[in-house]
Amino acid sequence: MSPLDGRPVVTAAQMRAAEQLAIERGSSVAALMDHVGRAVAEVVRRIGGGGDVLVLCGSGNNGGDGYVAAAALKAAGIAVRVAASSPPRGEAAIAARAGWDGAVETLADAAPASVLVDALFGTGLNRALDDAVAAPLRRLVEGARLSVAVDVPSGVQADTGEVLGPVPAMAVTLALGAAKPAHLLQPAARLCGTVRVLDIGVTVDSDARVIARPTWTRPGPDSHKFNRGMVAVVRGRMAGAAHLAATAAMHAGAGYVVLLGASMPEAPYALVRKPLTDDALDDPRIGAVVIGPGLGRDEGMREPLDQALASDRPLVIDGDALRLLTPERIAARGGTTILTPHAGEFDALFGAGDGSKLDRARDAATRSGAVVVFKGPDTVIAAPDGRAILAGDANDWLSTAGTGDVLTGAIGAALSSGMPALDAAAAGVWLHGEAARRLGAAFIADELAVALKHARGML
Ligand SMILES: NC(=O)C1=CN([C@@H]2O[C@H](COP(=O)(O)OP(=O)(O)OC[C@H]3O[C@@H](n4cnc5c(N)ncnc54)[C@H](OP(=O)(O)O)[C@@H]3O)[C@@H](O)[C@H]2O)[C@@H](O)CC1
Ligand SMILES: [K+]
Repeated sequence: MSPLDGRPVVTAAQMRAAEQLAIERGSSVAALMDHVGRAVAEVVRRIGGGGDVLVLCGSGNNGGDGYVAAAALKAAGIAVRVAASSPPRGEAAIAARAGWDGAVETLADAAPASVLVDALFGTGLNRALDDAVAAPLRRLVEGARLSVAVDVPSGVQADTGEVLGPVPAMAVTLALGAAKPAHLLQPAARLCGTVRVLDIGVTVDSDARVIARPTWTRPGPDSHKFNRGMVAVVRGRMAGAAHLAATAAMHAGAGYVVLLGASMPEAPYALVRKPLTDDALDDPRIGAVVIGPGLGRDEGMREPLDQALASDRPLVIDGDALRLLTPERIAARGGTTILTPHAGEFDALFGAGDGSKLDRARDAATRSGAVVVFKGPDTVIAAPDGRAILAGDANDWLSTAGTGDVLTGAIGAALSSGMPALDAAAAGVWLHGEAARRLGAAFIADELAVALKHARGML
């Protein structure tokens, strides 16, 4: 059982393909199910505190895992009961059911136990839970001291993170073999509780991963202000937003931050202020140009945006600037570009779509040729080559003005340090999330920008 950080994220189809490969190499569905069920039982035994257990089993292989787990718990001396939504159907699940020598209660009649194991539906869920399942599931989860979902909470669509019906929140979810998008994407992720990956003896790989603590070198004896990273932030109509991004870049560890479009010195004096002259972005030491926070959407702001797009410097584009662009225009730019849209900006730029957030972010990255940070309560970072990084579990208190500007600045700092664009975007998202986690509640964006330094200090 291990934390999600850095682990592959796979769809149901990818998981089935990995399972198939394991079978071709000599394993079988029954063997995998046996492995899974025993591993689930071991975790439940460890975290269940010796309490009695009720295992809910569905008709598919998720239910099969449940029967094996129940038998293993019973063999370990735990008081365990089983209730099923309907009889098992597949060969392996039928065999697993046969391995359970106790009674099988109906969901409607089952009494709660102190530990509930939800093995009703996993990656095979194909429609919303009906009332005959949803109502007892809720009752039994509410009546339990601890609820543990096998693979995903039943009612959650594993690939998209959609929640099909009124699904109760679980305390723990044991992701089998690898994380699925639903463990990171909202609204499903919120229902998973603590997610841990359970090794099931199947090798999985994916071009999508869970965000992990970044590798971001500390200054050394050879460091100076320019080689630590120089960030140029373009100021627009709302000076405060660009100021927040610049402050964030400084506290994320950039060596030199210049605010372009301002000339009067004012605190903080470490922030260099210069006018946005025609050659302001020509300085080859600039490692990242940040444009968009508080830029303004009026025609007058097209000029600085054109200047930024025309420069060959790596670019981070956020906020208002995203409203003045098209994916084709960004793709035509060529050089390194990172876009940081929230849902509204994303829809305006790429169009509203009905795919999963992961699919939409990937599609946007392909179309724009940019790394796309599709931010929100869950954040998907996608690169044009198909790689993706998912970050879930954001602090809800981030939903306040200016925190997006802080993220843009943090990404700018990472990019200016010379990291590849996807890594820089992930490093900024990680730093931002960690700073928010440390601040707790009711913080403001100014504090978040400063708190980046504490998160940076951990690296
Ligand atoms: N991959 C691996 O390596 C391994 C995977 N394993 C496990 O297999 C799981 C996937 O198993 P799975 O494909 O059998 O699907 P699963 O989620 O059990 O449900 C499908 C059944 O439910 C039904 N059904 C669907 N929705 C419904 C609804 N709303 N309400 C009512 N019924 C509904 C549907 O039947 P239908 O009615 O559509 O004919 C079908 O019978 C995976 O999550 C993991 O736990 C391990 O055992 C071994 C290693
Ligand atoms: K489940």
